[in-house]
Amino acid sequence: CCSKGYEVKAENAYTHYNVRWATGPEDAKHYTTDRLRKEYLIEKVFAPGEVNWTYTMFDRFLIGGAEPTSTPLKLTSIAPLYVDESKGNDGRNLLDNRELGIINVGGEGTVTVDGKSYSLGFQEALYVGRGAKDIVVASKNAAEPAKFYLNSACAHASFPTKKVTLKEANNIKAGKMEESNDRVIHQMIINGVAGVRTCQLQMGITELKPGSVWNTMPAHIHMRRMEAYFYYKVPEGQKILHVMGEPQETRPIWMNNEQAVISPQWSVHCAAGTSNYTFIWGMAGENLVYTDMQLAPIPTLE
Ligand SMILES: O=C[C@H](O)[C@@H](O)CC(=O)C(=O)O
Ligand SMILES: [Zn+2]
Repeated sequence: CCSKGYEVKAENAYTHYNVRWATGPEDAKHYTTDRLRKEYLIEKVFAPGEVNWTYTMFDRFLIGGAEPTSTPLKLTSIAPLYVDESKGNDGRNLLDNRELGIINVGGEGTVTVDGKSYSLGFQEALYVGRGAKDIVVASKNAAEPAKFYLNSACAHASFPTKKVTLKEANNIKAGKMEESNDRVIHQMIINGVAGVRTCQLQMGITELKPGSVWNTMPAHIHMRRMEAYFYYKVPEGQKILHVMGEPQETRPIWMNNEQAVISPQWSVHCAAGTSNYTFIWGMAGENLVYTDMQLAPIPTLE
């Protein structure tokens, strides 16, 4: 399950991880379909009773999923995050040097942070600040498990843990029906929204209206931030055609429901679906300026 070249210490039997190196556009434009998918696509986010992590070297971002069933799951650290025993314990707790964003895309669940419980329903979010030690996730009903989508970035300050609902979010209407991209961007874990403070992390949900299939159109890149998209509510039998690459060197990645994809700083990240769908975006990098992006106007795309 885990990348070669790392000492794999079994924190517990249910936590798995893989590491992705950072890649550049000069190489990526030569990738085959298979290589492109290996570098950027995250096929397994959720599995019953498991915590799955992908650790990308783009901004040291963690992308993961926790799906507790009958027993709660502890969000532990993973080996590439902590120092050798001889040098102390730094990184032994997942959030020793990090902040975490959680969005539930399954049934009712709870997240308990150092003894304090937060109930998270469908599409509710929780920000967990640096320094939290004990994080346990659980489902209310094992037959309808919670699915906690996870993003984590390095953090140098500790901000309070805070729940954010869709109502409290900054809800922005975007696109239009005539351009097949009528959608609402819910900014949830965003510095200053609903009293949340973050170091690097920004997360939210974008919902497309029926008949609208394009997200993030016109497309953009952001040189100062990486991003990851997680697609869900993709109906059975339907697919997402995610587009990545430099704006004049784009490549398609076909994706299934509940899969994620890494977007490097140099890459556009937009998609069309064979139906409407919803996705979670999460990003980290140099700043917290959501609008700090460079547009890739539609007529210029290649
Ligand atoms: O940098 C911002 C992110 O790519 C998303 O928030 C964009 C998005 O959800 C959309 O336009 O549909
Ligand atoms: Zn973006």
